Parts: sequence; structure tokens; C-alpha cells
Amino acid sequence: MTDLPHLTHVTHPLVQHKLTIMRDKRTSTAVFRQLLREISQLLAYEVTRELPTTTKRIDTPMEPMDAPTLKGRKLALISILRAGNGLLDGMTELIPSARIGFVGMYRDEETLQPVQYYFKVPEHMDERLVIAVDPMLATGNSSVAAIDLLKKAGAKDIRFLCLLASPEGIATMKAAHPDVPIVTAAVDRGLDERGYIVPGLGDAGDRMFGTK
Ligand SMILES: O=P(O)(O)OC[C@H]1O[C@H](OP(=O)(O)OP(=O)(O)O)[C@H](O)[C@@H]1O
Ligand SMILES: O=c1cc[nH]c(=O)[nH]1
Ligand SMILES: [Mg+2]
Repeated sequence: MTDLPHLTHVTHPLVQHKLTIMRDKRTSTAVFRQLLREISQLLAYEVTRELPTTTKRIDTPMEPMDAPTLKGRKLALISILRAGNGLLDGMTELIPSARIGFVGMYRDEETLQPVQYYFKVPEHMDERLVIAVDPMLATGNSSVAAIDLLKKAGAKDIRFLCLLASPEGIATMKAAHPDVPIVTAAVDRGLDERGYIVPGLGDAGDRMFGTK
């Protein structure tokens, strides 16, 4: 199991600088998408900290050596659709051998409850490190439901990666899934009356895909 604390706030200046540009409402869809890809690679570095390694015997041009290599099955990256795909793209560039799954889920804007429409994950979930990605942790209802489904599929070692989290969402996740560490680039003030993160960045899916 993982040694990460329940909450990791990634304060790296590059992450914070890029996030500020993403929050700005004048930032275009193209720039928003590109920055999300760049940030996802920096966050991937944090969320994969302390992965178990082993050694394998190789020959350098100079001599044989026992060199470190990742241990166990390939990790699984799970995108919570559709905004999760913005984080997924950059992460798969960094971890090209990762197995990939999708949880299709959108938030009913009236009830703020998640509605599931798709589920497909790799085999052997119980033997993999599973990293679920979604830029926004707002009420926490979507991520709690997605992780419920991943656990039902056998996942035991799960991490959740997001860009922005609200204190409410973190508390809801901690109550439902205390064993799932959260890695985030920011913890914002709270939620507005429509369940949006404030100050936030607006609707991540719409800003990424240009649907509004
Ligand atoms: O913590 P919650 O209150 O559940 O809100 C967060 C969810 O809302 C957004 O998705 P959305 O429902 O807008 O779907 P989309 O990705 O298709 O835009 C976001 O990407 C999360 O999945
Ligand atoms: O602030 C929020 C809350 C939920 N989903 C988003 O995309 N943004
Ligand atoms: Mg959306």
C-alpha cells in the first residue's frame, strides 16, 4: 500500500504559475488545454512518488550493474470523463506503459449527484497501483462514486489526482475513502451555491473542450 499522506498539496512554482493562467477567464481553450497537459506531467511526478522499485541486472557499456526498475504490474490510470482526459493525456506521455481505464460520469447540475454512463478498466486491478484523475474535486460526490466503482472492480491501492480541490470535497473523500491519498495543485476557499469551486477556474470540461 501507499505511503503518501492523505492530502498532498503540490506547491511547486511552475505548477502554481501555470494554474494561475488556467484560472484566468481570458485564457483561451487552446492555452488552457496545453497548460493542463504540462501541469499533469508535473503532478504525475508527485503522485507516483514512492512507487515500489526492484533492481534488474543490465550491462552498461562499462560493466554489469543491478539497476533500479519499477516493480510489479503496470500501473492503471483511470480518467473520470470527460474532464479527466485533460490530465490523462500528459500523464500517458510520461508513463507510456500505463494501462488506461475510463469512468464516464457527469454531475447532475440540480442534485449535484453523479450520473454514471460508462465503465471500462484494465484487468487485474487488485494487483496494480490505480491513479484516478479528474481536475476538479468539488462536492466530492463524483470522485467518491468513481472510487466506489474502482474498488468494486478489485482496486486496493488507489490514489486520486486533481488540479483543484475544495475543503468540502477533501472531507467527503476522507470520510468515504480514507485509504485514498489525494494529490492536488490547490485547495480553494470553498463551493458556491451551485457547487462550483471558488475562486476556482469555472467548468473544467467546458473550458478544455470549448463547449460553452
Ligand atoms: O466533486 P463534484 O461536485 O462531483 O464535481 C466534480 C465533477 O464535476 C466535473 O465534471 P462534470 O460533471 O462537469 O462532467 P464533465 O467532465 O463531462 O464536464 C468534474 O470534472 C468532476 O468530475
Ligand atoms: O468548479 C467546478 C465544479 C465542478 N466541476 C467543474 O468543472 N468545476
Ligand atoms: Mg463539466
